[in-house]
Amino acid sequence: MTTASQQAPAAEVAGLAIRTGKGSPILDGIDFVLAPGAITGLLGPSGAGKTTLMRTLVGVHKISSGTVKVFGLAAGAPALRGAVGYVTQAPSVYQDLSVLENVRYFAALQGLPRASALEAIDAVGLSPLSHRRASGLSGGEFSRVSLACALAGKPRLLVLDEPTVGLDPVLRAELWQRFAALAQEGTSLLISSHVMEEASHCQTLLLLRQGKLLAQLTPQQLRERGRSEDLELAFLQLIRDQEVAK
Ligand SMILES: Nc1ncnc2c1ncn2[C@@H]1O[C@H](COP(=O)(O)OP(=O)(O)OP(=O)(O)O)[C@@H](O)[C@H]1O
Repeated sequence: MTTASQQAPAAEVAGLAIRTGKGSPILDGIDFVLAPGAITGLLGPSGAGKTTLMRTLVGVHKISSGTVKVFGLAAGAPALRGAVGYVTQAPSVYQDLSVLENVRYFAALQGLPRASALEAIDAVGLSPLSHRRASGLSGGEFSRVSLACALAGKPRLLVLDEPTVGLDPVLRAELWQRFAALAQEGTSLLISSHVMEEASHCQTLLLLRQGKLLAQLTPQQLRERGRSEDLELAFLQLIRDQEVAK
């Protein structure tokens, strides 16, 4: 049986603005709803406000105005602690600990059993390396340890800041398969990237530019509105069209 909270949107953002006092706001008038159990891509050029928006959703960034709700509760509410996983751009992994020790440590912080660490390591395909020291891992393996740490608590919303940056095409494809499997199991994922090509792996896209949400749409809708099969060209066309419409 599903409860009302399980059916609630993964996130609801209304009228969100973040101002620092100087210059234009970092985020301005952002409104969107994240469907549960879907992969949402957060795309936009460097400095668009992607990290700030993600930090707001996980409740670690103060907002100037508007509301940010996650599973019906104010972002950062104590009751959401186990429900939201966040992987930052810089992997938070201890170099001198093994893969297993790292993930067990994060699991223990949340009061989770050893089995949850093993499951999370398995989910990112690192079981054969579980006793390897993190300092001896490749870049891609290292980022997957960070992902496993976030997965150990089986979060209902997983917020990933540029998880595929610096990875080779094979590893990138492998990670997107893992994200799809998580969404299939009901996890909601918000994944940022500035590589438009990755947008094709997402069900919905949030297109951010200069702190404003240009559009929330599917990859196919972006191709249609941007009049190109190439998502990068389509995004550029969308920007041009909006500049002309101003
Ligand atoms: N605490 C802060 N004070 C002032 N400006 C800030 C602060 N934090 C971020 N900014 C600015 O807000 C803008 C958005 O930053 P943010 O890191 O959210 O962008 P991003 O889209 O994640 O960029 P990238 O893809 O390069 O990581 C940038 O211009 C940044 O310099």
